[in-house]
Amino acid sequence: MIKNISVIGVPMDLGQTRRGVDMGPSAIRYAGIVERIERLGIAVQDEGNIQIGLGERYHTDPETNLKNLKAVAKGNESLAAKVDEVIENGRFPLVLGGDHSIAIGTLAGVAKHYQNLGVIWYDAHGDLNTADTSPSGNIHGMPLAASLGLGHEVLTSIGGYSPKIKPENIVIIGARSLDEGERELIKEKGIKVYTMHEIDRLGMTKVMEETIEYLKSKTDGIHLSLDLDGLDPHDAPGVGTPVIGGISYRESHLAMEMLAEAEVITSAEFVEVNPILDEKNKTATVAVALIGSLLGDKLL
Ligand SMILES: NC(=[NH2+])NCCC[C@H](N)C(=O)O
Ligand SMILES: [Mn+2]
Ligand SMILES: [Mn+2]
Repeated sequence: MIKNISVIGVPMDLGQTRRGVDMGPSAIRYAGIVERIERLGIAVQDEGNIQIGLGERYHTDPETNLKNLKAVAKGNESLAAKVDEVIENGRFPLVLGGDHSIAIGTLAGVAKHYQNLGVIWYDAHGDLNTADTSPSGNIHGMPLAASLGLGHEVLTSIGGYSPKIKPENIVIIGARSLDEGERELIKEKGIKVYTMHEIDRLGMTKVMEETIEYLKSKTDGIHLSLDLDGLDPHDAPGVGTPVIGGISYRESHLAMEMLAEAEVITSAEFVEVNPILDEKNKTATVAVALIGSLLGDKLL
C-alpha cells in the first residue's frame, strides 16, 4: 500500500518549444489531485513547485543543437534534490510535469535509493535520443537516454552520479513514434518495448502481467514515468507531441489498476500535460483519474 504521498510540481517547459506545459502542475491541481488522494484515505502533502528559471529561454547551443541546456539542467538538479529528500523522509514522490525532461531529475533523486531501479516508461515516444541523434534538439526527447548515462555530460551527471538505471530494467509501453537512433539503441541495449502493435495483439492485461513479471524479480523498486501522450490524443488532447493510434483511457485505467494490485510502484510522475492545448482540462482530469487507480481506487 502506498502511503504518505508528496506531490511535487515541476513547471518546466524548456525541454521542448510549445508554450503552456509549464502550467501542467496547476492544471492537475485544479483537476483535484490532492482531494482525490485524500479521498482514498492516503496522507498527502503538496510540496509546491520546483523553481524553473527563465534564463536562457530559447537558447540553442550552436555546437550540440541542445535547447535550453543550462536551464533544463538547473531545474532538474533542484528536482533531484527534492525527490531525494522526500524519499529520505519515507514518503512516496508523485511528480507532476511539466515536459518529460523532468524525468532526468526525478530519476536522479529516486535511483540513488535503489540498487536496481525498474522503470516503466508509458509513452508514445522512446525519449532515447541524445544530442547526436535528436531531430529536434528538445531535451524532453532525451530523458531515458540521459538516465542510462548516454548523451551530454551536463544531463547525464545530474544528481552527481551516472548511470541511474540499467537497460534491462526498463519497459517502454505504448511506443508508436521512434526516431532512427532510438530504434538502434533499443536493439543494441535490448530494451523491452511494447509498441502499440503488441498492445493490440496481446491486450493490455497480458502486457501488464508480463511487464510486472519481467521487472518484479530483478528490481528493488519500480518508477512509473507516464507521459500523457502515451494515451490516444482523443482521450488526452492536451499534449505537445500527440501521436494518433494510442492507448485508450480504459486500457490505461486497467494498466494502473494492475500496478496497484501488484503493489510494485515506489515512485511516479505524470508529465506533458499542456492545458493551453487541452479541451476543458480533460487531460489533467484524465491524469488525476489514472493516479487514483494507481493508488488503489476501486469502484467496489
Ligand atoms: N516527451 C516527449 N513528448 N518526447 C517527444 C520526443 C519527440 C522526438 N522523438 C524528439 O526527440 O524530439
Ligand atoms: Mn511522449
Ligand atoms: Mn515522453
